[in-house]
Amino acid sequence: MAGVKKELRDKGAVVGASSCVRDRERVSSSSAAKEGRQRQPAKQHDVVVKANGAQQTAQSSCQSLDASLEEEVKAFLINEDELHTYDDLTKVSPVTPSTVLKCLQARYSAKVFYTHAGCTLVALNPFQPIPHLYSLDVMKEYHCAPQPQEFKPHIFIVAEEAYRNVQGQVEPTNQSLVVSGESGAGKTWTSRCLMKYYATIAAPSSSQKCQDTVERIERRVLDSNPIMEAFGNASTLRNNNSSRFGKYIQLQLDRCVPFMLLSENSVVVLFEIILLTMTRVLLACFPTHSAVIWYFILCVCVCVCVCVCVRARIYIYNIFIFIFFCFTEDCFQETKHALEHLGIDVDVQGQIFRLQLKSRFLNFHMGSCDFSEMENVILPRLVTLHVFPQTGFLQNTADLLGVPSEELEACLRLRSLRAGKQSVVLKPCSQAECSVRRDCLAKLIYAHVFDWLVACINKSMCADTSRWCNFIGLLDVYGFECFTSNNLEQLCINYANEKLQQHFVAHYLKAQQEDYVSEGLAWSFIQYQDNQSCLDLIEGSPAGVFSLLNEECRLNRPSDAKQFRMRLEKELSSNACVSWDKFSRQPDFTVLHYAGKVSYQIEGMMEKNKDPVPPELVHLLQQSQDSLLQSFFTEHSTEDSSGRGPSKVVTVVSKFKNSLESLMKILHSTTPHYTRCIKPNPDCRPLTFKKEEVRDIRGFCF
Ligand SMILES: Nc1ncnc2c1ncn2[C@@H]1O[C@H](COP(=O)(O)OP(=O)(O)OP(=O)(O)O)[C@@H](O)[C@H]1O
Repeated sequence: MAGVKKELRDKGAVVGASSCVRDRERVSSSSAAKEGRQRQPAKQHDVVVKANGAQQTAQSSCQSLDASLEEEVKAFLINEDELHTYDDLTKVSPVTPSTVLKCLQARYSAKVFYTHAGCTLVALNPFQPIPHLYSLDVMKEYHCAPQPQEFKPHIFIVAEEAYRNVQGQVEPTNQSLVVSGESGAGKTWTSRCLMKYYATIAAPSSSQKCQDTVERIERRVLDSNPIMEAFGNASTLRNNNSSRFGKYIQLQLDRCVPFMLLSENSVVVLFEIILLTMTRVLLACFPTHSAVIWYFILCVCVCVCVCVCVRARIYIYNIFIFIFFCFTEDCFQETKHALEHLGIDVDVQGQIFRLQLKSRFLNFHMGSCDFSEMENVILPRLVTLHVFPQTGFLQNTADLLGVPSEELEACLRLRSLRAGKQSVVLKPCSQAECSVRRDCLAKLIYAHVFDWLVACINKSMCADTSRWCNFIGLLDVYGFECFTSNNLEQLCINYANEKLQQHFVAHYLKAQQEDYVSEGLAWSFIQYQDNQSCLDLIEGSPAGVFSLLNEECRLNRPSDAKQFRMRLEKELSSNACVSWDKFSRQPDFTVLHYAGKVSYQIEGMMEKNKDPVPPELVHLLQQSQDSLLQSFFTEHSTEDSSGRGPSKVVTVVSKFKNSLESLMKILHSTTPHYTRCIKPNPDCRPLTFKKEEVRDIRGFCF
């Protein structure tokens, strides 16, 4: 910030500061015009920023600026050789998409990957190792510098600033490092880099003993990464190691050793799992879209011959996967070592891998069979789509789960209904219901293993709360998503990004206001547009997409997408952030997010939101011969306390909203630092900058 302030002063603070705000308006208005968006009526806010004397009416300012804009852009871009020297995008003049893009491109070509953008750090992904940029010496340089912000932009400046804020006990003392960006932009990499920095600078001196301590600490902090990535990541079309969960990791400070980060007993990694996109992790039909751990396990199963029988099955089903992924043996070993370091003993490790393997098998089996409704047959029949004989599916799955095959079959095909106080009636499920149950079984197991792992990691590292006083939190969260077809997962992810955007804008304007006050500049209030309307549209109650979805799920009737769309249209028509395409073949609705429009398919949304766990499945797993699997479900209640039936459905959006609210509460109580990672090309090619790709990034401003 100080660097920016200095720059403003050098430029002539009043003009520089106000033009910065004007230019931001210009960028957003021009991009809005490009997209043909209808802008929301601006909301009045108390936060600020405009220097006295530079105040003009918005209209006349816009007109005169637009007239000269093209000339200014041309004049700026003429000095091509200088473009890479812009360390801060707010210094670019004028700030337009083309000038900003050109600067980023010039810097990328010059192998400069970090650039400030006011209080945000922009990180361009080089897609190739740049070891000298992250060496121990560089870390020490930034750590020891009296004014690290005067150095070249770097992720270590962000890390160091947060560290010094804690040392200086600047309120709010706790810090949050928010790392955002689209899939493959480098969020996880950046988070790892930040962790490594803290683990390294925790070294109190260079003595061998201290070095050992640091290495141990570093191991403990960093070991959580391969485990979480192995179990929670999946290979997707955009990133072959994509996180399917958001996490907030707290690195805590020891109360007894003031300002000593990561002293040996104080490292706590708390994972706030925001959303594990189960559907992506589990149910993708193409093998490379499945959780990374499967590959490790499969390779090891085949290579190390865990069990002849199991190996044979894997070999038959996954020969191509094996050939393709056998090189991941190293990754498996890394995960295994990480589990050991976290104190998870070999027996439990075996249980985890077996359980994962079972769940994976279930997936393969389940992906290979379906249910068909036959004439004159009351129950939907199991049919095999690919390789597995019908009986093989059932028996194999039952063996893997350690449950009787007849009971498994009954659970998948029959629903038990209470008739009166005592008696239970078995009702055949429809074909669709059978499929939902099948998927649910695999998801249920996977979700429990994942939660259990997070609990294990936290337990292994968690310090006594009386020992720590402050923390630096690290938020690695998925960026804005817009695919050809979007559903509940994208709605949740984009909702989270809207929340973070609101937090960012409020923080940014507050920081500007504080700058003006500290520099004795006069300012007056301006109106600015925020994204509250969009948030109201999604989270509003009773008229909001989430509330209406929940209401629909509570009605417990077969969902009808067309009907639900009509309901949405009726209830939400007054909100300008939603629009309806009357001609679309599938019922959908379009949300005008801060980062652009996204159309969401309604078909399947209600089912995804219910994410029902049939009580029969839980009962079944409670009887499993596998002790770990069984232990996950012993505490599981399937009925409410009154015994009147299934417990209240906690929907996916309710869980997600609650989780996000807890996260926002933490963020609001901390000093935030933003890093925006950018993927410079869609193919993950080293040192390749595609202007079109970067220009189209949704939510670029955050
Ligand atoms: N600064 C960097 N230097 C070298 N390689 C990088 C850097 N940042 C990212 N990468 C590489 O880019 C790829 C994608 O990065 P990463 O997995 O961190 O993306 P992500 O944003 O976390 O994606 P997702 O949201 O899908 O999990 C990885 O192979 C990583 O090694």
